[in-house]
Amino acid sequence: MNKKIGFIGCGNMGEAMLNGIIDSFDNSDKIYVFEKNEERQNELKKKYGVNISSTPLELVNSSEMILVAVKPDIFPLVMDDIRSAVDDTKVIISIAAGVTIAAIEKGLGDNAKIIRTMPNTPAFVGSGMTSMSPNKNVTSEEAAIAKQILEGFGEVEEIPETLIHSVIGVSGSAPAYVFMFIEAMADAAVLAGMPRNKAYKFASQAVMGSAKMVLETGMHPGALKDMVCSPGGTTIEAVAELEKTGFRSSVISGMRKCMEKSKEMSK
Ligand SMILES: NC(=O)C1=CN([C@@H]2O[C@H](COP(=O)(O)OP(=O)(O)OC[C@H]3O[C@@H](n4cnc5c(N)ncnc54)[C@H](OP(=O)(O)O)[C@@H]3O)[C@@H](O)[C@H]2O)C=CC1
Ligand SMILES: O=C(O)[C@@H]1CCC=N1
Repeated sequence: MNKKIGFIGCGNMGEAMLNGIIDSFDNSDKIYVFEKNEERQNELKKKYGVNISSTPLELVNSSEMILVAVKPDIFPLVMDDIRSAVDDTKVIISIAAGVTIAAIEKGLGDNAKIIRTMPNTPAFVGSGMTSMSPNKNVTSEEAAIAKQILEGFGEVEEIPETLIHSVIGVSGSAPAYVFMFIEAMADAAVLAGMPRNKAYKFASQAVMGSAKMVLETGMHPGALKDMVCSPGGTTIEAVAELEKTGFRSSVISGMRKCMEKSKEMSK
């Protein structure tokens, strides 16, 4: 990758992407970071060897592809800061929930090249899932370069912007519920006497292996579930109890709340 990439804001999600991306670069000289907090900037410089920009404007002047990874309420302030430096040589990649392409075009101008994305924190270990939706000004070459950058930390799918709420529910926010599931499984194993560190390993490997089976076999998750349920065995006992306590409807209700919030934030 020979493009210069800038990160405006590098908190939980920004660092997950930076950590995932850093190996796909020949050297960290091509990566620029602007963070509000000086201590945080120094920490990132020390940890990743990236360049530190002193203002968002300076960062945009130094970079070609700019990832904006600040919270949605800070996004308008950042747009005010960088507007004068955004021209047709810059591509702005937003990861902010609830900030629409239309809102960014309004903030940066109708000609701005914008890609709205939704990554997730497993980017930190190179196993992210990211959606991307370019606006009308982004060329297919620029979209391909952006995709290559995002693939530095996992899988990428181009989607129409209208699907962003589903993406937030099913992958952007999803690691939180998967971590809760792992935590609950480990608690149950501890309850039955397993040491906690072992319980996290067994639970996490079971989740990872199951996900891999769905992805690699292409089989329906229900059919894979059936393969685990020996007649009259242990698994069907757990499945019956989980159905009784509304496991699936609980997941669907939780995700519905998540997607409703995403829609509300987009207004
Ligand atoms: N966390 C996640 O799993 C995901 C988050 N996102 C999106 O990513 C964005 C960031 O979220 P997240 O990483 O969780 O939040 P964080 O608060 O962890 O990160 C935001 C960072 O931006 C810094 N910051 C604040 N103001 C500015 C500014 N004016 N210029 C530069 N940096 C600034 C913050 O510093 P300080 O803390 O000092 O204010 C912080 O370090 C959000 O828009 C969110 O919707 C998208 C997908 C997944
Ligand atoms: O909780 C949030 O709003 C962000 C967006 C997706 C994941 N975290």
